[in-house]
Amino acid sequence: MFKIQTLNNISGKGLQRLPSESYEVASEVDKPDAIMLRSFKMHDMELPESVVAIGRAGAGVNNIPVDKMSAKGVPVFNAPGANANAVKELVVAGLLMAARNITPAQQFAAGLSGNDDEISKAVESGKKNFVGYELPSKTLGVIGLGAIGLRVANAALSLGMKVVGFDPQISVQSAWQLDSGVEKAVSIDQVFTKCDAVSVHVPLLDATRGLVSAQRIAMMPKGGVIVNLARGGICDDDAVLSALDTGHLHAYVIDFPTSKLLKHPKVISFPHLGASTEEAEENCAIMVADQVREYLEDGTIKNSVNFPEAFMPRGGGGKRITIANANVPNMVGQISTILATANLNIADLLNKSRGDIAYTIIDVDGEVSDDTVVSLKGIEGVLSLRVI
Ligand SMILES: NC(=O)C1=CN([C@@H]2O[C@H](COP(=O)(O)OP(=O)(O)OC[C@H]3O[C@@H](n4cnc5c(N)ncnc54)[C@H](O)[C@@H]3O)[C@@H](O)[C@H]2O)C=CC1
Ligand SMILES: O=C(O)C(=O)COP(=O)(O)O
Repeated sequence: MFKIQTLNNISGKGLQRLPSESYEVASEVDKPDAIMLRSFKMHDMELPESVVAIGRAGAGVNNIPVDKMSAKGVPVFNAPGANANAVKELVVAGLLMAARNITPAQQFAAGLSGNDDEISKAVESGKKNFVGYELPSKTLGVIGLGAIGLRVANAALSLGMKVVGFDPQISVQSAWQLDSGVEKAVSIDQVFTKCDAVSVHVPLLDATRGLVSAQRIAMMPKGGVIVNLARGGICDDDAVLSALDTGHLHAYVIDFPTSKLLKHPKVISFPHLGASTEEAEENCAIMVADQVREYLEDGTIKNSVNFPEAFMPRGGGGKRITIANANVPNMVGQISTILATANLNIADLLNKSRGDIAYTIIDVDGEVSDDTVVSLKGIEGVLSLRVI
């Protein structure tokens, strides 16, 4: 029986992928094998020693101490692209809300009173205060052309906007999917210089913290819009607020409001709603439940943010040993020597690496004794080991 602890609400469609005969899934579990979560902040959490995998039913992993997990040999899985369409749609909504002054206009309409004739008169005289602009007259800058950014860029083009994109590490897959009409900027500064609206779709990292700065906002034409559905911290909120006050910026669309931002009439705040659609929640939960299950049952790795991809079909009737270790020379040599000493024949072996971590799957003909496990764990550099 595998035990999974959930730290957030995970869509039932995903949890159904974990059959109840072999999985116990609950928010309170003693000695869980794996953790599934969404935005729960794990940084201050005491991680049970029993945990061998973390599944983030979403894209961003800044709420998870990934480096700490790597040091323990614990893979962290996420669900790349599974909620990208949901976020893209909310970005489009935000761009339109800003362009057509929808929030103040809606508040004005909702606040009207009187009989129908009076309301009609107030509507016709009041609407001049909410005159907006159309999207094709504007250029959108998209910073980060991953699963979300590329969809935002393509959608904006199809709405008639000009689009400038920037992502020096764009993946081959994203490059294939990006509309050729998206102009490629040579620097982030160029995006701000050229664009009336800028939408950020990068992870929160040291390198992206404060990326939307006072200097860069100043490079934008007057009346600009910033959209941040990525993470709080990527924009310098104080700089944004002062640019809203001077009228240099027209609106700030944010999915991570703070007390300061909430009070400002030109801030369009959402309650971290980007991925909150039934479809996205299901997609993320299914993807991550499948990945965690495959890891628990077979030790295979798909869509981990800290481990290499590793797939080896299971053959024969023996045991599978999986080992995460420091990516240094002679690890496989030491492992095979111990297996040979234990008279265990290696039926199949896969060794993959990513950065500082190497991961080895070994199918052996026969049982693995406790002594062999102790010897393997004793190799300097071994971070974690499982016999499945
Ligand atoms: N509001 C919400 O509910 C959601 C927010 N997000 C946020 O959006 C972020 C992006 O999500 P995805 O597009 O799915 O991730 P992704 O990993 O597919 O794309 C991120 C892209 O950013 C690029 N990038 C990284 N640093 C950069 C930099 N300094 N300048 C330009 N490009 C840079 C990468 O090369 C990559 O192509 C997530 O990390 C998360 O923080 C994601 C999903 C939902
Ligand atoms: O996938 C992401 O990065 C998100 O921000 C979505 O967060 P959530 O799963 O809705 O708590």
